[in-house]
Amino acid sequence: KKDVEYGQYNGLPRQDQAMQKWRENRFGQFIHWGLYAIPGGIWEGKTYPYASEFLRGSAKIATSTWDSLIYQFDIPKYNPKEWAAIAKNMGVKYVTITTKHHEGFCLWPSEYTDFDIENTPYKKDLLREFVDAYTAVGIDVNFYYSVLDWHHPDWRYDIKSDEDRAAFERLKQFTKNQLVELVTRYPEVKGLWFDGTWDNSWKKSGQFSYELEKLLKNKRPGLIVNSRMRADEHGSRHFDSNGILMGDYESGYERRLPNPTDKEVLTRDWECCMTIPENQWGYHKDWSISHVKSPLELIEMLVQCTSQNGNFLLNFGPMGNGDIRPEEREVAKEIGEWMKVNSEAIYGCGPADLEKQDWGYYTYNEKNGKVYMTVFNNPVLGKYKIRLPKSHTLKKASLITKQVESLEIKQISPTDYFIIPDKINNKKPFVIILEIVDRASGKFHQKALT
Ligand SMILES: COc1ccc([C@H]2[C@H](O)[C@H](O)[C@H](C)N2C)cc1
Repeated sequence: KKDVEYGQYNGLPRQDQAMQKWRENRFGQFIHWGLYAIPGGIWEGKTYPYASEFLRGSAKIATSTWDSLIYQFDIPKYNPKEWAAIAKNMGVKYVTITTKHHEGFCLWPSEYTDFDIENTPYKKDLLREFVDAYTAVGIDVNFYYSVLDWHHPDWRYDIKSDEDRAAFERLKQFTKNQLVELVTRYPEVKGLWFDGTWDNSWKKSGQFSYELEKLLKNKRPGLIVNSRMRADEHGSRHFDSNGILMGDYESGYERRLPNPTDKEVLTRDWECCMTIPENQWGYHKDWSISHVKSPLELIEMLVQCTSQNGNFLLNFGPMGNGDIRPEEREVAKEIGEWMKVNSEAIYGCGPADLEKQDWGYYTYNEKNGKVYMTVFNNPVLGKYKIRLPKSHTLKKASLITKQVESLEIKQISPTDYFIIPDKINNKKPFVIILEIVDRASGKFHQKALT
């Protein structure tokens, strides 16, 4: 055991109101928007397949050239009220927007840099308009903030000299100033999603990140920060040197999900952030260069995350002119249609603590005691298998939608049941609501007390 002074300082999982709301939200929209949306992965007529927000590096563009994109950021199509309506219709309960990505361009008028929205043709406080539009439709707002800042002269990848140390101290002060500015100017903000914290310079700043977390939470009680913000004084990230999670939830699942039967993740809060193309966070003009995930693939990821106590943050990359691309509008519409009917299996739900079966995923709402089966895979057998602890019995199975007609329950052993639909004709994933009763108490399914 190592002695860790600058690791986790509050007990997890947090059970305060703000964190309970974060957990119940389950489904969020990520928004990556910055100067990178203007070239959209194409530079001087050449398409660069790597993530478009890294085009500056991929196309080896001089910083001064890249930074002059600021004069083209006039965003004539920017319509935050429409963005908020699209998000609302999709069924997200929270949004996380890049206030500043690695390029260093700030979407808000920061007093600590000129490389911000004030010095674009748009001029206005785009972030204020965004926060107001999403808050007005009841969507919680979080800010993504990249500590790594390619524009700032004091960024250092490592601390190798007194000059590095002096420079990085100035960068840390700048970072603290900007974050205090963000949580002060936009007090509605619910959480901070830190990124750009993998370099040695930050890994050597564990005490600073610890004190920064405390400072920001004092300024904004209830504030939620991701594990990516933190390093401990030994340079261990996300989890401290004793394996204790730092921040308030684990944010290591980037474009990947845990194994569906992984029970270890059930013990903590976590979030998976996901791109619709294979790997584009910022807008890329050409989506033909990789697989683009279908709404059904994305719905399955959302349900899997919920089944394992995780949140699902689906990314949108608005265009350089401020419009939302047609493919993303279509994804939002189709997911929204599914959520309109089936969100009872997502909002306020978590793991059911039942043995996973091949037809799909269980989720559970401890407020109403209901267990939800979301079916993605129709069994050749034509029957859905359920396995319960001997102490419980399956009392009722009902449908949210008539995608199968009636359901019959057949107990085939002390623990196993078949749910038998009269015929399976579902074209979409559908939900069966189970009422599972503890034989002794007669009460609805309670999570295993073990
Ligand atoms: C390969 O190293 C990476 C990959 C992705 C990232 C950034 C993406 O630009 C996006 O913001 C994602 C959430 N973040 C981890 C940073 C470094």
